[in-house]
Amino acid sequence: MNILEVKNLTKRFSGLVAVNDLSFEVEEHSIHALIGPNGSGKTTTINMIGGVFPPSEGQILFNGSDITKKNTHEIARLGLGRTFQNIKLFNSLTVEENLMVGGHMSYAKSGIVNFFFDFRNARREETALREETHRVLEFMHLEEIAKRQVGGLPYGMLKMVELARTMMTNPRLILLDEPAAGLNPSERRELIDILARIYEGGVTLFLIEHNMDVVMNISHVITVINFGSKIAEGAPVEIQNNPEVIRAYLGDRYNLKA
Ligand SMILES: Nc1ncnc2c1ncn2[C@@H]1O[C@H](COP(=O)(O)OP(=O)(O)OP(=O)(O)O)[C@@H](O)[C@H]1O
Repeated sequence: MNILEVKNLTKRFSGLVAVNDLSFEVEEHSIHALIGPNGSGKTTTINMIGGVFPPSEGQILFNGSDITKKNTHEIARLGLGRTFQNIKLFNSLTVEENLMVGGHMSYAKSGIVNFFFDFRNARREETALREETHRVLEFMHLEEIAKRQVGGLPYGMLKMVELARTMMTNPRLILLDEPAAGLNPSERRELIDILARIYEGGVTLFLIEHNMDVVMNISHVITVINFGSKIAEGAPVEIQNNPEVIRAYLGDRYNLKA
């Protein structure tokens, strides 16, 4: 079953066609990468899927429902999580508090009015939120820094905290925008390990990534775009040997026949 279907997506910014009639499907419980040269339309594509802005043309289905015109909050509530190229965390809050804010959307259903009129219900939700926060902190190996203020943390850790916060919304699909960018080799290994564990937990992952070691290591399917259009799609070994992909993006480094 496809958890995500992107159909004939086009995005124009004034005169520029950033994404051009792009179609692809993401199978449920897979790791799917979108790669391509700088400026080829990857971020624009992920922004349309996540509801940052609507496409000029085309349709996006998530779990069979049309999400083409939904905003970021509506899409997140349906179970589509997201991390950003520029990390978006609350610097003055601790790691634990950032996760609780992230989870608040899916857990605190009683709202502020009910909080006063149905204190017991609000207490139950608060307890569930705390339990989930601890479960995610443990899963992501972040318990040791739970009480640290986010503002003082190194970049690699911030990326892990951002991913943990996304996990708090209990997503079925996570869109990852360059998860390995700025990480050192040991942080990259840790990232590969954590993404594999998230996938094994039943979550589908869709990532944009320039680090080909990461992409080739974890992806089941890779879609390649150039100038906003799809030029290839397949398993890593097929992509590494595709002459058009080598010419447009990979160069010879990843050509197994080279
Ligand atoms: N808000 C915008 N207004 C105008 N042009 C834009 C806007 N966002 C992106 N573009 C243009 O659309 C094209 C695709 O950009 P996009 O950021 O999607 O590419 P990308 O593949 O993500 O690149 P990179 O790998 O460098 O992040 C580029 O030519 C870019 O300059």
